[in-house]
Amino acid sequence: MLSLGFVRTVFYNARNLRKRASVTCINNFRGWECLQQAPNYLYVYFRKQRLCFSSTSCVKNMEEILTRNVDSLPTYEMRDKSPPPPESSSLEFIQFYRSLDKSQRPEFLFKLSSDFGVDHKSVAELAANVMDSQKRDISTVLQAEDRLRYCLTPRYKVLLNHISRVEGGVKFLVDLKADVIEILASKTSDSPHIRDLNGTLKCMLSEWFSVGLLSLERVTWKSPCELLQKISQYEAVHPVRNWTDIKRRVGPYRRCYVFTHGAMPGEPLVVLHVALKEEISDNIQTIVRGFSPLDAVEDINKVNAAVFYSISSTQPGLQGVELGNYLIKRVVRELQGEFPHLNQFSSLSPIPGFTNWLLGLLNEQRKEGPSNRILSDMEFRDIEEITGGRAYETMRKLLSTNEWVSSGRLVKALEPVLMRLCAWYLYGEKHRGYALNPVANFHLQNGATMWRLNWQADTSPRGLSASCGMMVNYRYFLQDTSANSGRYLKTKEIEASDQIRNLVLQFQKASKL
Ligand SMILES: CC(=O)SCCNC(=O)CCNC(=O)[C@H](O)C(C)(C)COP(=O)(O)OP(=O)(O)OC[C@H]1O[C@@H](n2cnc3c(N)ncnc32)[C@H](O)[C@@H]1OP(=O)(O)O
Repeated sequence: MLSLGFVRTVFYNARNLRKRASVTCINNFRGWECLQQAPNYLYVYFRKQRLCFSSTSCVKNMEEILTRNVDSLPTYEMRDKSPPPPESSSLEFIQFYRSLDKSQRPEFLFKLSSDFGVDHKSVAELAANVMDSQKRDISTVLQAEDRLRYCLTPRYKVLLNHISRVEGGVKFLVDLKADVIEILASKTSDSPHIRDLNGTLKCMLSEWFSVGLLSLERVTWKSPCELLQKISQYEAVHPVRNWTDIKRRVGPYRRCYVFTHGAMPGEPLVVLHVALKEEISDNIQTIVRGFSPLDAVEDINKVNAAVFYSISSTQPGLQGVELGNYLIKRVVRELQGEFPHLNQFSSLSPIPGFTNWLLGLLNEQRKEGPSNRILSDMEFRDIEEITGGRAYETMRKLLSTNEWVSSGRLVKALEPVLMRLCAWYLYGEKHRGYALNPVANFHLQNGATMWRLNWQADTSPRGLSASCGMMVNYRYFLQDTSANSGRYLKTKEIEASDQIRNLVLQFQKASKL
């Protein structure tokens, strides 16, 4: 708890705060007039600026730890010859960081990244040397460029490299990256130094977790119990209810694959669940509820399609390393080896966010009055006649409670409406020009085709609440994925089937978009 004296010091000295030894201003934020207090921290909003303070002892500790453990960047001449710091430095850094309260970590990472990063003065001098060297011979130019390249190495990167070599060090860095992602996503800090730290960590982790260094493992009922337990815990798409559930998901006509890494033994990094079917599934209940006897022998003639029905990354710190994409491509090759005739590969994917997006649209209708962006005149009348209420009001209420599925007439009346709205949500709604829906964006980045929208594909409460029960197949036409991915990433063009395009056209006609 901070003493009243500390609070008084802060308030009455806010103006010349930086000169005061008694408190340390950590970060400036834009914010409203209010006072927040976290353990060891005081957030003061001063002239629309939020100043975050911590008691000096904590800050002193951080500075001592950083000064003692973050070695200076070796000179260019000694870059390959300088002895590594003692392992104790890495262990002390890891231990100190883990001892920090979550609310203290932004400050620590801010200090690490801003005070122990790149020596900007030297960079400027060496950049001038590179410019001067342009008139000289090529070896002089290359030498000057190499010196500059080396000088752009943040000082803390030397420590991070050494940490990666101690036991558990890579896992520590993956978790550190997760903290940095969270700090940036939650806007706890908008420091450019922390963004730079994020980029440095992403480069390091992308190298260490490149597909050549990952091991593909098929999970079966004979796999270690701990691994099966982790698979169940990490399942982020269709929650595993019990051991019987997970036994079915690794049983006949099912495959479960994970990527693992030698530096994080026993830790599945990303998990892919596959159903082997006669044709591409349009319903998830037939996969997670339907199953063969556990001792059934697989009939190869019944395996014509591989349906990816769940893919989950387990390490938030590896976000952006694209493990899911690598795993799907690797599993396709694995299945082609096991079933040479197999040529249909598709996901059966959830559509998180559609229902909420639609409810937002209905709210707009309520405020701006029906501009018929949603219902045709006939649909409007049908819904009012079936429900006995005002169409948009009733739709909003019934969709937010999932009650609409209990009326067969309403389900029939809403099918064309919801199917075309959902097709538009997936194909037309964008975020920075890419698909708004993150799952769509993931598969489209991988080069999949938005292939089929499925009505009543997930009738669980979860499926109804997320996307009014609809699911979508992203089809992997192997010969097209590379070109599709390149086009999507470069021109943001979505590869879609005729079914999807026709539904989008129907939406555009109905909404006069
Ligand atoms: C069969 C299926 O389609 S299941 C549905 C997909 N799985 C899920 O939604 C579970 C939660 N999500 C995850 O586990 C991961 O985000 C994955 C597996 C989808 C992707 O992880 P990675 O392969 O590591 O990819 P990466 O982190 O680089 O993200 C790639 C894209 O995935 C999408 N994505 C990222 N985070 C999420 C998330 N939490 N949920 C869904 N999609 C996400 C984004 O579109 C992202 O693109 P962006 O980085 O340009 O925003």
